[in-house]
Amino acid sequence: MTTVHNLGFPRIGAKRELKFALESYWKGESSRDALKGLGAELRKRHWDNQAGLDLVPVGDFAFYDQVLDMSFTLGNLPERVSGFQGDQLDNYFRVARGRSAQSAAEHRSCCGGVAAGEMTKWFDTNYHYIVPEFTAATEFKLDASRLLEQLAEARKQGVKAKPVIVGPVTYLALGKAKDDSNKLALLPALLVAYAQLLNALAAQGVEWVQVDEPILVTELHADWQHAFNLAYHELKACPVKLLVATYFGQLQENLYLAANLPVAGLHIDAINGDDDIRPVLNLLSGHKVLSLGVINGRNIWKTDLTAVLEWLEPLAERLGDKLWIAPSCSLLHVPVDLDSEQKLDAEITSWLAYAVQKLDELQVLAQALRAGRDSVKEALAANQAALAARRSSPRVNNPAVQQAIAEIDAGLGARKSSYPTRAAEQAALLKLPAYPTTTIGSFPQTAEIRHARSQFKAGTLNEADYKAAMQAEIARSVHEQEALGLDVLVHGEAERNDMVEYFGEQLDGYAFSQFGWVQSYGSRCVKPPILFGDISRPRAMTVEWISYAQSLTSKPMKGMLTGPVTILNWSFVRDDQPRSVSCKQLALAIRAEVLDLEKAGVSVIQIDEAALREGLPLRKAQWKKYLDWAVESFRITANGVDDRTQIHTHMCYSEFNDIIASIADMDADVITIETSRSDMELLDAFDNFNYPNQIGPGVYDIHSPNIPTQEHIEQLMKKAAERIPASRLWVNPDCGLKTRQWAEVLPALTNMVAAAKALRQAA
Ligand SMILES: Nc1nc2c(c(=O)[nH]1)N[C@@H](CNc1ccc(C(=O)N[C@@H](CCC(=O)N[C@@H](CCC(=O)N[C@@H](CCC(=O)O)C(=O)O)C(=O)O)C(=O)O)cc1)CN2
Ligand code: MET
Ligand SMILES: [Zn+2]
Repeated sequence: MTTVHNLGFPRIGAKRELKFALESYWKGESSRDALKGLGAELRKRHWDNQAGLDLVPVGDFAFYDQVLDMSFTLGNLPERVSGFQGDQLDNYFRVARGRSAQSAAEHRSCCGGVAAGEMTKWFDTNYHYIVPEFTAATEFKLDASRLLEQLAEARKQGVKAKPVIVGPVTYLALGKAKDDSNKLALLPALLVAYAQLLNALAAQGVEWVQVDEPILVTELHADWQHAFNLAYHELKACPVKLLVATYFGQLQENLYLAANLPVAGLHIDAINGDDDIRPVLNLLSGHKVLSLGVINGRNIWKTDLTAVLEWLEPLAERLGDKLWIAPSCSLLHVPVDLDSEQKLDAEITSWLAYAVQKLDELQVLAQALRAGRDSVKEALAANQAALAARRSSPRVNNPAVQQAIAEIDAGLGARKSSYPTRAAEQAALLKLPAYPTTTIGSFPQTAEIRHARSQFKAGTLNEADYKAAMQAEIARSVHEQEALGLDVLVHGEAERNDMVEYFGEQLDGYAFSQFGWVQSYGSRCVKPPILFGDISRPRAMTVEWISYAQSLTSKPMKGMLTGPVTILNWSFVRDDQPRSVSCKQLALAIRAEVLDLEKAGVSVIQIDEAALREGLPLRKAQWKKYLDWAVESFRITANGVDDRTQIHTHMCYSEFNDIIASIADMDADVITIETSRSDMELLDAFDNFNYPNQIGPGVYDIHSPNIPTQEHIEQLMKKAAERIPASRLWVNPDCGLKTRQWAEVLPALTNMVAAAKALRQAA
């Protein structure tokens, strides 16, 4: 009989209960016990949601991040927090969020400020984890209490528990050696802690442990492949069965390695890695469990259950009780429950499945495998009907858009003149000083702004009053920027809930949900809009707001747009056409907005491509294809403008070495990037490539509440000028300021502007 299980459940809560509880605790408005109680309540509710599965994940809950949980379990804390005397949970948040010296002083805490742990993307998702830190001196010391407590909790509730942990090789591979030592040297010590952990679980009578090793779907160096063998031969002695879980892609050349690890089972992603299934069947020895991820854990569409059964039934026949089925990956990356939605269009709702519904689908499949398709006849018929309706819906297909895509030619993506000609014309028009200063777009999204928007959406604030409230915020940011003496201003993005969702809400072919929240990091969530049909732009989306902002100042006002690749990568996208086609449709829509802004007299337009790099496939072999259509989409969006219009783009990451040629190919007049934390060393990529256009290397980290000093900013810019000619440098923060407070933003930007003025004088 097929076993049905789940790899992980979203923890934020259907109504983002965890987010609100965390933020209230951090603000000192509620107690630690209240927060812990809410955690227990969420775990209980989520296990209830998974009732009916044969095995339910335990340990997938985290107050901030599952990788950080693993660091605490392994006793691998950064040196800077090791002296902390207070509560363990508070120390956990110190690693996650850092603590400013100022706030430490205000709270009379024993220690000064601590830097937050670095955050980075979890594989190719929009989820961010806290990077484990290693040095040659790192020691591990098991603290299994979190897992053991949650295990006991689950059992009390009658849950058939399967503890979930990040596997040792993935944990090591994702961490960072702070002293450039070889991380792999730590493997033996790490394995001791893992073995203790597995033994502790075994002592509680645990049968199966899920060990997540998604690093197996990436290209692995020989020593890392070797590390896998070493690790699992070492852990073989522990008296628990290990299910090594891989997801997000194909195992390919690592398939032999994965299939031959001395463990009891292997989970593979049968959505993104379906080419692996046939070879794995031949490689996997008969006593091992093969878990297939047959429901997509990365999107919100209903699964074609009949199509899955077509290929799954023969496998079930062949594998018998060695076949397990599950979602492709943890359901962390999808929203919780479709039944929460009250306003989503009924037709579109009928095409969707969130986490709870995906588990229902899994149960239908299991039932069909166990008792035949007839036993779930109605469910299968309803599923077929929904899919057929989606396929033929006139709302999905728009012939005019398809026609426009067919007519795209190379001319569409080319500027009229080359960069030097444009730069001269733009300089004559804009008359900017050396080291021009600007910001990346957003100013603080205050509680008042969010409250006004939530009232507007609820219908308790009318449109005119909402508009007036947002205009007042825009006016406030324009005045602050003028007072600060910035050179190129922004309107501040007050009217935007999110840089992607805002555009999704206004484009045809998109639906947006009320409760489709997905955790991005810690308490921060995003609500990816749902791209379901051909995309078009019924009307201008930003022109009125930008024109209003421009009317308040004689300084240049940057028009602010999100680019097609980023909109695509941060949306739930269609599974019925290639991503590249959806991207080009978005490109044409945003291009029209660019041209409307230009027509309205906006002479600087920024097109954010914050997610261009993270869209890179996990395997390098597929990079070129992606970069080709991504860059073409950007060019189509940006390059229809006149030579005098200055195009900016922004990317909030810094590792450009691999993709610098594509970045140059985008041909933006100015690119602003994140560099402050790397001490400008990441500009080397631009330097080595002789990147020809202008660059604004970020001079301060917006993730931190710390205020950068003028001196530090000057120093960074001097380092930048060693790499890029000063005449092509801008001065700006690393990214937008929406998560900061005005009290932090004003002194930081004051110092930034002062630094730019000092640099001009010195020049
Ligand atoms: N899509 C996307 N992906 C991204 C980023 C990004 O900006 N967008 N940035 C990086 C990740 N960084 C992030 C930084 C901040 C937030 C963030 O602040 N998210 C907000 C939600 C933003 C939002 O949609 N806000 C809405 C809803 C606000 C809200 O929660 N309102 C309350 C009501 C408040 C009230 O009445 O007072 C409610 O609905 O209950 C709005 O402004 O309209 C949050 O979690 O709090 C998310 C990701 C990478 N990936
Ligand atoms: N314009 C956007 C902002 O400032 C760019 C953010 S990139 C995540 O918020
Ligand atoms: Zn950014």
